Amino acid sequence: MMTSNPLKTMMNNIPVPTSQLIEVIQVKGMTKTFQHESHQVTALQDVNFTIYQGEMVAIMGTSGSGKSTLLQMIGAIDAPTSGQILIRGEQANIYQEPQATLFRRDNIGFVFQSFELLEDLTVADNVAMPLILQDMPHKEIETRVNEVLTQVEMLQWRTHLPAELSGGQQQRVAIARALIARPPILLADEPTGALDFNTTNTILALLQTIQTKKQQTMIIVTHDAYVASYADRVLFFHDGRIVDHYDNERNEYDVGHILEKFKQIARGDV
Ligand SMILES: Nc1ncnc2c1ncn2[C@@H]1O[C@H](COP(=O)(O)OP(=O)(O)OP(=O)(O)O)[C@@H](O)[C@H]1O
Repeated sequence: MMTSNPLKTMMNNIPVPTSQLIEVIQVKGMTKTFQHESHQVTALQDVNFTIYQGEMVAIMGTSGSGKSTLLQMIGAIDAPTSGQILIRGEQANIYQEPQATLFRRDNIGFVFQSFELLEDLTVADNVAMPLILQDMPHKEIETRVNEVLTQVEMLQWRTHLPAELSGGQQQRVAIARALIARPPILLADEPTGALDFNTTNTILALLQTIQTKKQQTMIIVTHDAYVASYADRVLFFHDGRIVDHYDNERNEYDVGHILEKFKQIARGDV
């Protein structure tokens, strides 16, 4: 699957000058080490990249290459050992609670492989939760919930419980919850990992629609070359470093190219 780069098509297929691109995520010289009992593990080492508004970027890498650690740093759940992450120009990872929670709420929506819906709450209440925690007026919450459930085509399920939904429907609800506070960044960790091929396609199509219609910036961590082929850019990680990248602007690629590169990296040919 070949996708068009929003940086190319943002303005009626006229390439947007680099000076007009908005830097949403800047990762500069980021290193993260963990202290194990007897030794130190370097989970990320001198990682540098910039992601622009409206881009969908896939992060691929073998197990233990640092993908989850990267999402935790960008999601301001944990702080790098050295280096910087700027979110819309503002330094992330410098806040203690409760400011850290507010920073996450204002900037990041999370989507997980296992959906992570609250099973005792209806679809509407699950989606509303981030706004309830913000003390937003009830009427406004209802309007926003209806709007975002319409966007993910789940409005008619608003009074149902998660257990009454299929996996794909649960992930749609989780995407709605991630977007309801209108965060500039959506972080998705293996969002289709629990879904079959057809449902994977519908979820990827939904993410792509959101990306294009809303200029939503998103990062998708995945092991799946097919999922990565939807992205405008693929960053390949190995042993905590970016060892290669595919970029529609630089080299056209498809699922076969991504799979081949991933296999090379897994074999250690980097
Ligand atoms: N909280 C932690 N404490 C200690 N070591 C950690 C911690 N989190 C990650 N690591 C280590 O950092 C390295 C990178 O782990 P990470 O979970 O980021 O990899 P990953 O690419 O997400 O792997 P997977 O695809 O298996 O989820 C691993 O060696 C891991 O053991």
